Amino acid sequence: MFIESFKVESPYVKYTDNAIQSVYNYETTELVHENRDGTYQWVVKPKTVKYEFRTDIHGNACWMGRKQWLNPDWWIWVMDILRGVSWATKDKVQQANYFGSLTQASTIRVGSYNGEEIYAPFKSLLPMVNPEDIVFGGWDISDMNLADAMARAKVFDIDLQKQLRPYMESMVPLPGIYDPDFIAANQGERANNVIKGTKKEQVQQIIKDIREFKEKNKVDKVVVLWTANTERYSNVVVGLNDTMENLLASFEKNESEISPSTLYAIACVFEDVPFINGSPQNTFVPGLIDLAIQRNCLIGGDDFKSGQTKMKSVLVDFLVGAGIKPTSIVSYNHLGNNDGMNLSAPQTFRSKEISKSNVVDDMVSSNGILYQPGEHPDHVVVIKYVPYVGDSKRAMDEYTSEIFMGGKNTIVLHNTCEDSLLAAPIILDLVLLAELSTRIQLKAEGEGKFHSFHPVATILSYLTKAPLVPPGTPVVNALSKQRAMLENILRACIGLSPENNMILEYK
Ligand SMILES: NC(=O)c1ccc[n+]([C@@H]2O[C@H](COP(=O)([O-])OP(=O)(O)OC[C@H]3O[C@@H](n4cnc5c(N)ncnc54)[C@H](O)[C@@H]3O)[C@@H](O)[C@H]2O)c1
Ligand SMILES: O=P([O-])([O-])O[C@@H]1[C@@H](O)[C@H](O)[C@@H](O)[C@H](O)[C@@H]1O
Repeated sequence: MFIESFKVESPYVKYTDNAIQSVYNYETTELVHENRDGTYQWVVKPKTVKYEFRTDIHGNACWMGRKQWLNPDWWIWVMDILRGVSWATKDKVQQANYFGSLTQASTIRVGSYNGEEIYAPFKSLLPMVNPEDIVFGGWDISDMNLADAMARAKVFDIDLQKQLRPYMESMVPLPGIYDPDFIAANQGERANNVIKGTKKEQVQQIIKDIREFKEKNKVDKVVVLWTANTERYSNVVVGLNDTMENLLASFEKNESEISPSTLYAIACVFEDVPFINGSPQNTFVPGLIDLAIQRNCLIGGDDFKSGQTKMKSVLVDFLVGAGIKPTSIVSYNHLGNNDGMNLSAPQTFRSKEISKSNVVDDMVSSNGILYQPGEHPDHVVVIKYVPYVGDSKRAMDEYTSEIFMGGKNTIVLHNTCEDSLLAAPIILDLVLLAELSTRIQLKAEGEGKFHSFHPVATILSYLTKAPLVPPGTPVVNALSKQRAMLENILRACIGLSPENNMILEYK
């Protein structure tokens, strides 16, 4: 059964005009490796830590993104236009929807009622910004208006394009920061809308753009999300970008090895604007992470987990969790959109290869019965540019595993899907969840003051291929764990225990 909304009634939860406050007992385990009678033993001690959460319920956000066809000139409520739109396809009259968005189109289990499981929208857990209230704007190194860009992208059905064209024709992105050294040479032709000057002047321009956007739209929050081209990796060099001080000094000196995406991120951190990286490159060089931590500004990334990698983080989790040993994973895909063209250069492809390759590490290292220390399945990632297929990404995967008594199990997947239509709802979720995360404060027992989450937003990791985590903390790639982490944190904010699936009531 499905319910639209619910309210928690508990001595541990208080709803006020401004906030939801909860007291939450975090049940965890502490591990101790100690010498007992001459031998080292692992001792596990259950532990309860009392937390208090306070969620500000006023969300008034906007987003400046750069998705080619979601990349309007300033000041437009894109989702508002889409709401209620329908268009004819050869199969049916299609309504606009949010399918593929965790926050807008998925549900959570609330409990059981008369023997039936009750579900509610994910977004009913905590007050989130309504996508229809988001104001979009953005930068692009190409000045193509959004209607023409939409036509060139060949993603939306023609009937839908015709309806959107009048709104989008006048939308032209602001000039962007362009450095041909960081993206493929084949992108050079598009770069006719660029900010001139030194790196410092470019950052100053981005800051000015953000301020004007805020002022003009009367919004109190801006979230910036990088969905521009994949860049090559920046070299991380001691003295150049390894610490906040060195990065800022290099920036003052106009050092060439600071990528455009890092420059946008610097501007955002200076402005206390959350910055999310939807691409695979190392925008967040150590000096930038340091800067974000020092200024307590949310950063999150990297690389949208949209298709093949999402499947991988489900399938390998299932196999390893079932005691089956994946020994070879070969992932191939081809696509013909501009992203595919940019990735046809070795340096940009390398960024994507890194991001797509590390995704099974946590699952493999979780099972010391199947894998010896340091042992890893063969894992190959190939991407080819095939213009004819356009945005229709083809992904082919072969998973070979060892099963009982030396048997071999080979699974082959073939997926065909519009690349952009997988990514767009993820973009929306990243923005909504980043904004929400800035409204949550917490304190553990013994901590005097409420504080925000760590500025490196691991709460977003469900949506990214290579989750950015604070230095020295574990990376979780398994999709079910990532979703459970996010859902359970939001549940804690309203005083609900984690979803444990025990359903003891019926045992
Ligand atoms: N399924 C997906 O679509 C998916 C999944 C994961 C990651 N990504 C990543 O998202 C990014 C965008 O993908 P896409 O398909 O929209 O690419 P795209 O090439 O269609 O669009 C990128 C846009 O960014 C612009 N651009 C390039 N450099 C810029 C800069 N420095 N400043 C401002 N604008 C700039 C380009 O002109 C272009 O319009 C890529 O890095 C891609 O790898 C996409
Ligand atoms: O999310 P996913 O399907 O694993 O990965 C995708 C790649 O396979 C594809 O080649 C690329 O163009 C997309 O931007 C995305 O990164």
